[in-house]
Amino acid sequence: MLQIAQLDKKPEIFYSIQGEGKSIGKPSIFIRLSLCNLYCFWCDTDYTWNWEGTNYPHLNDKNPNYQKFNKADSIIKLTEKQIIAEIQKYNCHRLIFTGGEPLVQQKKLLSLLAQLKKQNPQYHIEFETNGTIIPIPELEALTNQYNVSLKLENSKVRLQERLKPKAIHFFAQNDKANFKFVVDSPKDLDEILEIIQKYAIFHDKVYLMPQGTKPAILRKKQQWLVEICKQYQFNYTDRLHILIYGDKRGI
Ligand SMILES: Nc1nc2[nH]cc(C(=O)O)c2c(=O)[nH]1
Ligand code: SF4
Ligand SMILES: [Mg+2]
Repeated sequence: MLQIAQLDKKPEIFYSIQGEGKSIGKPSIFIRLSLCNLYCFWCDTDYTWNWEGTNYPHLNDKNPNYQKFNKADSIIKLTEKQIIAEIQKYNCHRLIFTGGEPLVQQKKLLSLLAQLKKQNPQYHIEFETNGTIIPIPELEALTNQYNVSLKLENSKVRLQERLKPKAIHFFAQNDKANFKFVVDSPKDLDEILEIIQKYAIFHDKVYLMPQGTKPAILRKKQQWLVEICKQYQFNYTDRLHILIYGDKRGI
């Protein structure tokens, strides 16, 4: 059984376009797994980890209507067979496993991925990961792309938890990995430069993305972020699904 994020009593498995990063614009099926090993301040999928009774601060705490999530109500447990049936509703070969942090459940994902690839070797399997967990060899063999989003100080996650040197080395040396940084303000640049120098990550593998869940905020941050990308030859990535569909789930 895999723990999938629950949206209106249904699993959050949906067909959209990849809204961020290297594969932006490509039609893709998203499988949103619940659970995360971090607790980013601005996380836009906090319904996968910010459970009632925990004391992690969140950007939305200032909103009087914001409440932490009931864990049981936020998760739906599905068998591999049920997940395959959801995926097969759509005529698409690009699968994006996201979360939360999907590698928290990597052992349980193995047999699902193996069955999918056996049914159709054309499936392209992408992970959206925070880069703190090293994929096990069996999972690595079934994966086509890692979109690694290392967390910066702006996440308010403790340094020792968000940057795991062995895991970063694994992804830095893996040709299937690219690096997507969530940038909140221009001062985040120093940290990004320090990380990519330390782990010898080429600039053309780096994507800088504005932090925000509202089109107006993204547009404002675009202005200076694009100039930083031009200056350092990083890739700029927007959050296309938000610009197209707005701040919603399942898009
Ligand atoms: N369309 C779309 N693209 C995405 N790329 C990464 C996403 C994520 O939440 O991990 C995401 C998402 O939630 N929707
Ligand atoms: S790692 Fe991703 S899912 Fe986990 S708290 Fe941070 S932004 Fe949210
Ligand atoms: Mg998202």
